[in-house]
Amino acid sequence: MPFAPFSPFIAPLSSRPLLRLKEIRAIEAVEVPLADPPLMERAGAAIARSVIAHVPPGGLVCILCGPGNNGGDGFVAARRLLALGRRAVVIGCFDATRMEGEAAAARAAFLSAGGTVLPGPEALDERPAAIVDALFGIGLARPIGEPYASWIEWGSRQTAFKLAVDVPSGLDADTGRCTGPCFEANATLTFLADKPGLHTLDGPDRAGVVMVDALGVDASRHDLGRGRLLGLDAFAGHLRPRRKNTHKGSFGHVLVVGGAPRMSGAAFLAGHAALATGAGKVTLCALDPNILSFSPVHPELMVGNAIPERGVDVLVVGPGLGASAEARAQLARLLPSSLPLVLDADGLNRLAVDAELQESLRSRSIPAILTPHPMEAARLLGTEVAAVQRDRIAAAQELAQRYRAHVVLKGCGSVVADPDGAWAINPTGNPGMASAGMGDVLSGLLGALLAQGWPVPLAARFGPFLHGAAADRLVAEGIGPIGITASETVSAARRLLNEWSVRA
Ligand SMILES: NC(=O)C1=CN([C@@H]2O[C@H](COP(=O)(O)OP(=O)(O)OC[C@H]3O[C@@H](n4cnc5c(N)ncnc54)[C@H](O)[C@@H]3O)[C@@H](O)[C@H]2O)[C@@H](O)CC1
Ligand SMILES: [K+]
Repeated sequence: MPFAPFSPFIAPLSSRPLLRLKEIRAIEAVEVPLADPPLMERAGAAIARSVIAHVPPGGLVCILCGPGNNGGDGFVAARRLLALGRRAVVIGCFDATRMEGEAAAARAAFLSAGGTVLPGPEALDERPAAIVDALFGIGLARPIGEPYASWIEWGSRQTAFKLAVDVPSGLDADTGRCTGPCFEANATLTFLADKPGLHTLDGPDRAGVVMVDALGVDASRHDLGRGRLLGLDAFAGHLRPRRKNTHKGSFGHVLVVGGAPRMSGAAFLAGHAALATGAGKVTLCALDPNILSFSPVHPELMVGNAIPERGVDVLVVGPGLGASAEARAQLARLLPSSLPLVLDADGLNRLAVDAELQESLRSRSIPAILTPHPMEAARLLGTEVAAVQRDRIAAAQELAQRYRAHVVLKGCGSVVADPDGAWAINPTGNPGMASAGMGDVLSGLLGALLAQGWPVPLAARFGPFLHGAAADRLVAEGIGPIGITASETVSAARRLLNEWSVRA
């Protein structure tokens, strides 16, 4: 059994733009004709540098080259590696007469430099130390067939350093979807700017560590679109140490509404998460008439069956709310309120089937935060889960516009979308979060941020960022990903929040 040391925990520090295909293509259209040296030359040099940094001299580098410019990048890298005294071969069996422009020139230059192109992995007579996947990048136009499919499968299986060029072949750079065979890399070196598909859905499993090389292009001179990959720097302005001269009223009063019979745990989890991440006071209004009047585990939570007449600052509605007429009545009463609102779970399911509630959500003076998982998102959009997952960013944006709300579409690479069209992907979190109660914790945490005065769009981003980072911290400590519980993420989130707030 290989020894897997626990890695130290470092949350992603810097946020950066995420560009979809149309924005990348627009940059290429302007920059490719201007660039000297050409961008493909720069890309090849960057790949060669990355390989050299990861592979000891003497190891064979096997570069899988496709028929387009992604393959061209691979040929340049192969030529440069040879020039640097490294051992590199290309695998590529396409008809060279059909290669065009720069890619064809890159292939010719590699051959002139004495390079070898093999027709398939079976022609190798030793195990490569590195595989570079330069088959398809952002020009992938259809599911991948033979021989490339077999090469991808073979390359992904190797115990070598596996580097994907721009995008793992087979992965959709916009959506993170694999429609067929897809390379599984340890690292992806992506060019010009980062791409959303590397960070959501299948992207994180396929891309490994993502490194961005701008190829010397100042992308900020172009339209960068409205997407960001979240990093801690995005929140620095709000992560401050607390002033000494404060009282519990300074940090807001969160009301959690939910906890129908047999579902009170969800409301307790949300309430505890809100308290532990800084809300001044938390009251649970449970629909279960037999709920205990206090929680023996968390006696600081105020528990009852009534909504307080006054003094509440933030509403968290939905954890364990159920589908009863009373649940509907609570929603009808609370949605029009002018308080910041987080709506989750049964609150969303009820909303999905009730046009009147939808209208009152849309008309709110402060847009709510909705936190659907893909199934809830599908209900809200009147579609199938598969349609949501086909393009998570588009689905989150459509929800945000349709419901005039900030949307956190949960899942691998949670997508946050605002009603004005801005969006972000959260890079934190791990499969340990695929367990019961995590959604309730996120709702409570969002409630706490709102109660402490975070602006709604920023809270919608920091909530999933903090929650995912808490789970990542647990994994780094050797707790998880298997078996992380929602309650454990609450304590880890509290520790991180305090660390980050002191340092800021
Ligand atoms: N335009 C440029 O000058 C630059 C391009 N760059 C690289 O070029 C890539 C984009 O190049 P391209 O637009 O040529 O696209 P790709 O090289 O990603 O793929 C396009 C080629 O693959 C074929 N193809 C697409 N899907 C296929 C499939 N499923 N099965 C078989 N063949 C398929 C197309 O017919 C075309 O020949 C980027 O990902 C990046 O790696 C970088 O070098 C930066 C500069
Ligand atoms: K690739």
